[in-house]
Amino acid sequence: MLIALFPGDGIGPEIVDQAKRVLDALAIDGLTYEQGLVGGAAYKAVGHPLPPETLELARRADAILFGAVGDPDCDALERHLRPEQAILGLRKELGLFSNLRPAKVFPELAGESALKPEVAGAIDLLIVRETNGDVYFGEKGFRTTADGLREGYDIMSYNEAEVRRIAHSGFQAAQARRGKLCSVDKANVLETSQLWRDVVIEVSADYPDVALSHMYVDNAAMQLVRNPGQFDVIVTGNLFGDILSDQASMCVGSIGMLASATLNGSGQGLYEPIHGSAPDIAGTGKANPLATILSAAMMLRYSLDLGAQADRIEAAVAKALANGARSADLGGAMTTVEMGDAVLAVL
Ligand SMILES: NC(=O)C1=CN([C@@H]2O[C@H](COP(=O)(O)OP(=O)(O)OC[C@H]3O[C@@H](n4cnc5c(N)ncnc54)[C@H](O)[C@@H]3O)[C@@H](O)[C@H]2O)C=CC1
Ligand SMILES: CC(C)CC(=O)C(=O)O
Ligand SMILES: [Mg+2]
Repeated sequence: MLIALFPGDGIGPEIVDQAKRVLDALAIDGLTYEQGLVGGAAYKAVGHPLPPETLELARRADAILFGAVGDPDCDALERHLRPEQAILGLRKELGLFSNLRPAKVFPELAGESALKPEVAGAIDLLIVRETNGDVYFGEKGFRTTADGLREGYDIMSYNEAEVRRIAHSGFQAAQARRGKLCSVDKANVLETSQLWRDVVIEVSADYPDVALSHMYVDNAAMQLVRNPGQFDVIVTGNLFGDILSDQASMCVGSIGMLASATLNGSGQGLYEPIHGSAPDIAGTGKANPLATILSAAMMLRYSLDLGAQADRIEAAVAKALANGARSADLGGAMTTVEMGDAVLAVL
């Protein structure tokens, strides 16, 4: 089984190194690794954020472990050359449309949440975010209005097939959890969202055992802080899911804690923390590697059918936290490598 390692930019290499140490410690038979260039690192080395060799490796791999992309040096490049195109391109080219972002409080971290501990303690939710469509992939550009003003535009759209397949992901995830699905949209204003809602309702006929509700995204942002314990599975589009998952991360303690899996239905998947390349702390040893280590656990479970090994990693992370392992984002002083050491010590 081949794992493609794409560390990327900023803290990406630092956190992927720690996840790789944990995977190595499991000594799983038959796992092989190949590393590829993505993001600003790839642009600087070969002139493109997602070079053909990287894409070819991604297609060949059983799973991809991804760090993060994004480099302030590249922010003025033309859009198609920016580091972020690497993750957007991988999701699109491999048809990775179903991005699962679980958010659950580790009891020891309830005090690190931006919410009251008793509110945070109730969080156990999964955001199912569509990642092949929406405004991120629509026609975009700059133009000049009739009265000479510069105007930027990005077209938001979803077709019914795109909504149907992510709706199925949401319902199936809910069936495997507590049987509740909340579809988040902005159907009071957007036609894209009206279609989304109509199609989700159609698909619900196949899942009579799942309790479906709908919520506008502005209310969802508020409810996520007011009473996050009400949510089981949230299914939503690319943009809303991106925003709500960063918000959910602070509800459970830190953006450095949230892992993700992005699946295409073939068994192949891309696994990455939900955060970015954190250029503000890159190279300082302050990055929390736990989201990436937990993403490696999701990889073992979803793409490699190694659930018991995934359980081992998750239990070790919980134990390390119970033993007091804390990086700066969790109110402590441990470095990225020391956090990795703490997990390895109890694996
Ligand atoms: N999937 C990806 O590769 C993503 C890439 N990005 C890119 O990352 C770059 C930075 O974006 P930002 O908006 O600053 O988001 P970010 O998620 O990189 O950082 C936001 C804040 O959270 C902190 N943070 C993030 N991960 C952390 C970790 N593991 N441990 C401790 N603190 C952590 C950062 O230090 C920063 O203060 C941009 O170029 C952006 O486009 C952003 C999100 C996802
Ligand atoms: C380049 C962005 C779309 C990445 C991001 O913010 C995310 O996937 O969460
Ligand atoms: Mg994001």
